[in-house]
Amino acid sequence: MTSYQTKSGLSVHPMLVDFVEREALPGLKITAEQFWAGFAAMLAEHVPTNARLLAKRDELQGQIDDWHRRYGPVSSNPQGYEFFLRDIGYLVDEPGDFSIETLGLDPEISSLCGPQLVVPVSNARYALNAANARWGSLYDALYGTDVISRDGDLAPGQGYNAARGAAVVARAAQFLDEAFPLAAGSHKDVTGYHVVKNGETRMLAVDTHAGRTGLRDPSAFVGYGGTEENGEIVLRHNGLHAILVIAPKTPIGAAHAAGLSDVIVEAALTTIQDCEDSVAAVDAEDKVGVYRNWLGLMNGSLQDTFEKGGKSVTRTLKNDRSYKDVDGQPLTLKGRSLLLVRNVGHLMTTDAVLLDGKPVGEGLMDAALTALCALHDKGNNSRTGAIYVVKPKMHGPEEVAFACAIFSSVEKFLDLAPNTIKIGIMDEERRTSANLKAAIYQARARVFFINTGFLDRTGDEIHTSMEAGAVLRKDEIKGERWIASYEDRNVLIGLACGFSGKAQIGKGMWARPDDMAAMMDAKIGHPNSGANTAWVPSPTAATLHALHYHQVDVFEAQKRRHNQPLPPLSDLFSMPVQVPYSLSRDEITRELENNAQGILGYVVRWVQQGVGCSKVPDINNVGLMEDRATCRISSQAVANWLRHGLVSRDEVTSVFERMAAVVDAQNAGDPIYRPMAENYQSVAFQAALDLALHGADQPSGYTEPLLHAARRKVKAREAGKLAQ
Ligand SMILES: CC(=O)SCCNC(=O)CCNC(=O)[C@H](O)C(C)(C)COP(=O)(O)OP(=O)(O)OC[C@H]1O[C@@H](n2cnc3c(N)ncnc32)[C@H](O)[C@@H]1OP(=O)(O)O
Ligand SMILES: O=CC(=O)O
Ligand SMILES: [Mg+2]
Repeated sequence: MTSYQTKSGLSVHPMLVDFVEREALPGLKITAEQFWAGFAAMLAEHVPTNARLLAKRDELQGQIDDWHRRYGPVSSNPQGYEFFLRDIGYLVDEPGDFSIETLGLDPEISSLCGPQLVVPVSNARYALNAANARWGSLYDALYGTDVISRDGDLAPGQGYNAARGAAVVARAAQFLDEAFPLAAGSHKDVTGYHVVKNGETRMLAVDTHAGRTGLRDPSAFVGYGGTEENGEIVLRHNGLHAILVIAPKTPIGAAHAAGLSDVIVEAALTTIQDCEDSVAAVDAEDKVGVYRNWLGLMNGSLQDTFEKGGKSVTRTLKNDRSYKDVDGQPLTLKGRSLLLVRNVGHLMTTDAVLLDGKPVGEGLMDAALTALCALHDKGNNSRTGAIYVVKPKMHGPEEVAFACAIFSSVEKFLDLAPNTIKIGIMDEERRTSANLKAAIYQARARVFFINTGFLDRTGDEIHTSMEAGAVLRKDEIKGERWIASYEDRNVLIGLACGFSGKAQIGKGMWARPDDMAAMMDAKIGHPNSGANTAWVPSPTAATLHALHYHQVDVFEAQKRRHNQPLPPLSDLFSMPVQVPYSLSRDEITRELENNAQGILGYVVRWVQQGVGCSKVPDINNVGLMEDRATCRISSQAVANWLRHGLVSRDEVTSVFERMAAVVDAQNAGDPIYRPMAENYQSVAFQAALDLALHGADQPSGYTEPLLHAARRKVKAREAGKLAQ
């Protein structure tokens, strides 16, 4: 039994008390009494509203289910459906035209465009790596991925492959030619880069076989470091920097006529340190682990020591980069990505804190604790003193208003100016997409982004229309009109609400972390569509995706889109369902196997090891980033087919049993993995199966309730064993 401590009438888990009083509060002007009193008052104010909003979700879902049972799919009566949604209050009246009013945003949010990295904050090694991913080696990113072909002579092999290296250098030169063209000739023919005096100022002189030249746009040269002839040359294009590293004595530099040993590009401008979809945090102990890492990122103390390549490595946060500008004056470039923190949504509760003996909203605790930790940022993260909270899975404007009300309360008891806490509105539930303008209006004084592309959005789409009919296979859903409409509406509404030059319009995750060539083909579509940023799964992906923001001037793209017509709501509600369904038995089984494999592969690591985001091979052996959102899609898809009789419970169970053996084989190299095929009663296997069999009954189709319960069971057993 946990011996909770009483704090201002709350029962607080001792681990959380210790963390707050011994780690988070020291160094701040806030006393423990002040904090607990403010936190208790905030909970008392908001817990009832939280419960009311969740009840409203269920009520609306029940009404939508009834409508479908009565009338079938939306296509049977699109106008009637929209009328019905308005009637039940799912669709609300739109406000008149307005512009967002958010003040005090950092340039990485308002005026710079580039990749947004996401990382589970619970993993210190990755979280630090992500914070440091502001800068990435283009040579490494190209050499290590399939952006450079791995065929024939270019295959990476054991040691350094000089042919592959040459292809990397050529591809980097191509990037330089596109972003920083020379007045004459090509970067591939350069024999020397020289910083030369030009009166009182300096310029970049470039020697090629054909003679001396310079940059076509000389102002793209903005600084230099090291010695003038052997060091770093800083260039800037579309607001993003790239650094030429001239180091002729290194093996790579020695092979280049100009000694160019790398091109370092400004990559992850912003990083979301995630407490949500990619994290498994189910109790006070886990939550404190998450908050402790976030605190360490905010006060700069986080470090992690681990084994890599047979060596012990200690990773810390990088410092700013120091250079001289063209006038010889100091030029400082931020060394780290601007860090944002994703809180959990409004659904889950936590027993880390009890109010009147009952667990409180986990999102309420996240708001208070992540803001408290962020008070330790002394300008190293946000230069403007802003705290950036990304808020997921909100259903419509009233839930956005609720998040803002929570943040107001936190600001009051932490003595922060109103609207210090900015909100990123994730457009990942259908009720938000359908009421986006009204949702933004509720947050107009603190919104710093809206974004799309979410896997959760597809999960919600399936769940909302669960009674409408059988859905398409999950990859087919992506090609449908409702998704295009969701994407377009988000950008166009954002532009109409004045986001351009003020706040981010973002796009979603690239979920195939090893397929970088395909990402390079696909993700240029994001800046082209007018998005300032888009999510990437790794620092390498950030480095590569950064090139797209050199190729596309996002603000120009936004101008082009500004007055385009908004796709109608009927498009947004046009998700097709098929009655009767036209797939063959084999196709159905294969899709079921694919979903089962993804669910099992993800869930087993979540439940057994507390890993919230994993790379899991799909049925074609392509490594997919799996997190709670992808798991939501897969489980809702199976639940939907079960509901409509395409598959039976027995079939689902036997496919899950079969795929358990496949997943076990995939994890054979993991010494702490416990096979599922040996024990179908294991907590992990049962949790995975439950997600499918009981998916239709889960709140909004979320995976959290079942995952949390299963992980807690495993933790309790492990604690029991240790205690014996
Ligand atoms: C639907 C949504 O909610 S999307 C948002 C949630 N998803 C995410 O946050 C995805 C984050 N990405 C990840 O967690 C990982 O990239 C995974 C799980 C997809 C793949 O992880 P792994 O299999 O360990 O990747 P892989 O072995 O290829 O690479 C590991 C290396 O890359 C680094 N790395 C990988 N992803 C990240 C990341 N997101 N941030 C920082 N570093 C990362 C690791 O630090 C490690 O390098 P190191 O040895 O120097 O520490
Ligand atoms: O949170 C991200 C998603 O894709 O869902
Ligand atoms: Mg999500």
